[in-house]
Amino acid sequence: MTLHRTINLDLDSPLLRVEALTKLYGARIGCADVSFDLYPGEVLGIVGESGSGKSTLLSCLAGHLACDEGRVLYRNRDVVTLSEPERRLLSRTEWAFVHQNPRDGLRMGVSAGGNVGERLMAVGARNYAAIRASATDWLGRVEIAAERIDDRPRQFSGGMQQRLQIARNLVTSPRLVFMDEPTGGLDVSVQARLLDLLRSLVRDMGLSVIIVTHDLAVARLLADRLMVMKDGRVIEQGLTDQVLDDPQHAYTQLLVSSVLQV
Ligand SMILES: Nc1ncnc2c1ncn2[C@@H]1O[C@H](COP(=O)(O)OP(=O)(O)OP(=O)(O)O)[C@@H](O)[C@H]1O
Repeated sequence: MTLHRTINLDLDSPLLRVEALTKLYGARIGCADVSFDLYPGEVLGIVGESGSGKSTLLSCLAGHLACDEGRVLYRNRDVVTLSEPERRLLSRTEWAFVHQNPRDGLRMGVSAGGNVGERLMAVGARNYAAIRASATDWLGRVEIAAERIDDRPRQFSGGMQQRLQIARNLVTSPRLVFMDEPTGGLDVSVQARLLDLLRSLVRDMGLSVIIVTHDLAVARLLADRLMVMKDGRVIEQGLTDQVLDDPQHAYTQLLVSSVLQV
């Protein structure tokens, strides 16, 4: 099976098709009957208050959590039925996952350069000089000085750790990036800088992204389309400006107005 970067994408076909996805925790609904298409180069924001099912949905999509019902087709292949080695290969090559907490996405005992280089080695790179050059280049792209390449992530600030996690994830040029509250837990000024960086990387690389956030300002800045979740279900979806400027569902109206009042 070759999942690596040789295939041209059909821009008119969905990269990801999700059909009636359901995940239950016993009797409690994690997410229910979620369906959508994601096209190449699109950024989809999943918003909703705490407990609405955003993380559950993202975990099911990324294969971290087994769903109970439904299908997730990535380039027409059902990823729900992939074997574990196949899913791991996909996660290393075409997919990436940016966690809210950089500690979940970095190896804290490995140098910054090692964190980035390791991903290249995982997809077959063997030339040490080229790997180090690529890691240095990526540190620069996420605004980390080249002289910090041998430092461990724990010597970095929270914002730097998050930028390093982004470099580690993007160095292999994935097609689809899952992001779980990537700016959560950071100071407002650090958040703004990170958002700018993410926005330009997403645009420059033409990435397809599914981003979970409870922050509508983040959604506004990054997402082309939004899905609003409540009690595990999608209650509204559409273009970001449409959903935020003219919300149709009473719950979305409440979400939007509660932000505007702050
Ligand atoms: N491991 C679990 N066991 C049992 N119930 C769970 C588990 N994880 C989530 N849930 C429940 O599933 C529902 C959706 O939770 P989920 O964490 O997906 O929401 P969320 O929108 O991501 O919230 P937050 O923004 O707080 O992370 C909630 O009712 C939650 O209590």
